[in-house]
Amino acid sequence: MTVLVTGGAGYIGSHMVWRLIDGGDDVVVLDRLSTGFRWAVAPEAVFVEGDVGDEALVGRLISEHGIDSIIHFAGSIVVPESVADPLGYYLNNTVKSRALIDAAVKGGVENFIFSSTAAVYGDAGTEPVVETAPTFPLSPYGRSKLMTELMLQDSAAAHDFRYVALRYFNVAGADPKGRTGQSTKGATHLIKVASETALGKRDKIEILGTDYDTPDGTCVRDYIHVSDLANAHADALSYLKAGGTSLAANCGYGHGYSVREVVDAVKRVSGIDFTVVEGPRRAGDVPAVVADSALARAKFGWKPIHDDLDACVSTALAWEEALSRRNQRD
Ligand SMILES: NC(=O)c1ccc[n+]([C@@H]2O[C@H](COP(=O)([O-])OP(=O)(O)OC[C@H]3O[C@@H](n4cnc5c(N)ncnc54)[C@H](O)[C@@H]3O)[C@@H](O)[C@H]2O)c1
Ligand SMILES: O=c1ccn([C@@H]2O[C@H](COP(=O)(O)OP(=O)(O)O[C@H]3O[C@H](CO)[C@@H](O)[C@H](O)[C@H]3O)[C@@H](O)[C@H]2O)c(=O)[nH]1
Repeated sequence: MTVLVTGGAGYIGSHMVWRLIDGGDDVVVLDRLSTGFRWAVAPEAVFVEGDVGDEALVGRLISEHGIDSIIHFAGSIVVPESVADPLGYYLNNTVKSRALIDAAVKGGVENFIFSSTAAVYGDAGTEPVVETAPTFPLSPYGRSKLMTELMLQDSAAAHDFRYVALRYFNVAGADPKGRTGQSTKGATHLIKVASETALGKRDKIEILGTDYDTPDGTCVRDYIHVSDLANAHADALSYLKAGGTSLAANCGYGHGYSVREVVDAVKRVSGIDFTVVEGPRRAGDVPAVVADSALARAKFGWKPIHDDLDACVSTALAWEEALSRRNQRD
């Protein structure tokens, strides 16, 4: 049987494809290459360029490749962009996920893993948040993902179909073997932006908001290494295949770092004292959100092995250097 990975040419999806290939699975990637890269897809995977909203295409892939599981990463991911373009986010993240779930149900795909987000909680504070906490997303991005969770819940109740929605906290770092990393053009993610600044690709980094009600006035997030996140998907897939029931589970480490702490970590690990300026708050940002991940550990035996901010930053910097070499070659 084969796993369909949507968004497999993107940052997290490309790590997942390697994780599946390393585990001996057959993989088909569906990606429209809006923010992903064809070269980021492991050569062992079948690559199909197309849109997850194309139900006929997905239906064909399911039957032609004998797909029994879908891991759905494809989507639009930038919180402030979702504030500026809410309908674009509801289309790509909610409407097209509906089409994909429909194709999965009609095609008899039983296992579905969805990239959800800590953004579904809204401002949860600096104490670890559990999955049963109220969901009050503060951005269209968070709402677009929460709506997809609700569609999955209703579809699982009505059909022979089970899902795990993994609520990722802030994903960072790169494959320790250097095979892939975050390559997004014009990235807005903190560790990526700070790594680019350390390597001189930007002349400064701006801290977006210093007047939050947090210990040092900057936002607090729980940064999870992308390889631990890929392992969580593999564990969740084994859980579903063993008959596990549908659920939503947090993926994070349970420690929050402020923006200032992250910037300091990038300076420490790179050994470069780059320029940092302070600016206003960014639209859609929540002050703090940190994961309680006891459920993922208990339900699918997830055991993170990269829980170390400096190690996360170090792989992000190594990938940034590899990207510079690639760009010089191309
Ligand atoms: N990066 C994070 O910190 C983070 C945190 C929480 C959740 N997520 C979720 O994880 C998923 C992957 O995020 P990422 O960081 O790898 O982003 P990314 O932009 O690198 O990857 C997304 C991929 O999906 C593809 N894509 C987008 N819309 C598509 C469509 N309609 N049809 C086919 N392909 C499409 C893009 O080309 C890209 O390759 C997203 O759903 C995102 O919301 C990410
Ligand atoms: O140049 C920068 C970039 C970011 N930040 C701040 O750093 C924090 C983290 O921002 P970012 O790395 O952009 O992540 P989030 O906005 O928290 O969102 C990420 O993490 C969410 C889960 O928490 C996911 O759902 C989203 O897809 C993903 O983009 C925020 O306070 C930003 O304001 C800065 O101060 N300067």
